[in-house]
Amino acid sequence: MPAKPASTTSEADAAAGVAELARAKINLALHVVGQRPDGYHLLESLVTFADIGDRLTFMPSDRDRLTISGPFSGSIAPDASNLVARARDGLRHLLTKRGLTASPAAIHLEKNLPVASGIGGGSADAAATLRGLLRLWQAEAFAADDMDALALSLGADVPMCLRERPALARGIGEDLSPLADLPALPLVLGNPLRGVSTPEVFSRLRSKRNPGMEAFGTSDWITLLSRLRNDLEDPARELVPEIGEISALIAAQGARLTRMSGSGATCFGIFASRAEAEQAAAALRTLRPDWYFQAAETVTGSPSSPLSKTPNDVTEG
Ligand SMILES: C[C@](O)(CO)[C@H](O)COP(=O)(O)OP(=O)(O)OC[C@H]1O[C@@H](n2ccc(N)nc2=O)[C@H](O)[C@@H]1O
Ligand SMILES: Nc1ncnc2c1ncn2[C@@H]1O[C@H](COP(=O)(O)OP(=O)(O)OP(=O)(O)O)[C@@H](O)[C@H]1O
Repeated sequence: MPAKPASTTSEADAAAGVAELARAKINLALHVVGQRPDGYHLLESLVTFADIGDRLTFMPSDRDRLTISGPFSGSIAPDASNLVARARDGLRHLLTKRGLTASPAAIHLEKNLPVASGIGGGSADAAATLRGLLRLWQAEAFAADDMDALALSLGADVPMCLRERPALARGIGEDLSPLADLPALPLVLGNPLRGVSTPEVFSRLRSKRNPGMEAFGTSDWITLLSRLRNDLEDPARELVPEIGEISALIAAQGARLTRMSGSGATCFGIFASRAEAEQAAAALRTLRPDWYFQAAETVTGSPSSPLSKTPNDVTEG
């Protein structure tokens, strides 16, 4: 049985295919505050999402297909291990158990984000696949309650990537409190194009029980952020010493604050304006053409902001 009966605009959209932006995730701060018996670490992390990312399209097809293009397509395979395929298969399993149809789909992934770089590319792709296929299969209303559990089964970052809104993440990253007040932050992202293994960075942590985040006001986010940390930065620097250099290069362009995101190696710098961030990224690309530098701006938490209306629902004609 199809997931939605009447002929509607969304049905027409679904037949034509849908598109999703898988936004880069930025850990503005990441405190490791404990460890669960299963080895996963307990975190307190301020996360937000950029207006740049991977792009995915979903079309009805005679059989499942996954194709990949884009600057970083060479770093991942379009096979069953890809988080896009794992998200598709997990969602189909959930829907078919309920007697719903989850017909074959041709998915195309434009891989714009460096892989294994601490900005959650794979997690964002998995989340975008869940959102996109729910729309293609017109099953949003049927699966909403189960999406968080499915997302978490794909990775600790996937529930936050499903929402793509600023949040304080606790637990292993799945316990999310929205941060409606976080403003749009102009950024430069920089990566030395050396992949980092997340488990390896966690395993090099010297202390697994570090101070959490104090209660914070929201008047001056730069001051607040400057008091916070990324506890994974020191262990990541042991693996990729270029992190220090990237951070220093971004700071030298006038960033108000620089830090590493996630398990690295991507570092971000917060700039006063989008124009300054663009200028800095261009200068950095000239200095180090072999590294990745990208200007971006983060989304806001407010549903009435223009950014929150545009993100995920471009429909392809
Ligand atoms: C570092 C962060 O990116 C911060 O947002 C995330 O915590 C990692 O999220 P992710 O890549 O979606 O993580 P998963 O794919 O679930 O886990 C990869 C590996 O990272 C380690 N891991 C991850 C999350 C967490 N809270 N504690 C951990 O120790 C575990 O060794 C795990 O096997
Ligand atoms: N679609 C995908 N995009 C990127 N990586 C993928 C994808 N599918 C599977 N992977 C695998 O997932 C691993 C982590 O890649 P990803 O780019 O998500 O890391 P990350 O940016 O460090 O994530 P995080 O910030 O969540 O730790 C890589 O080793 C990669 O081989």
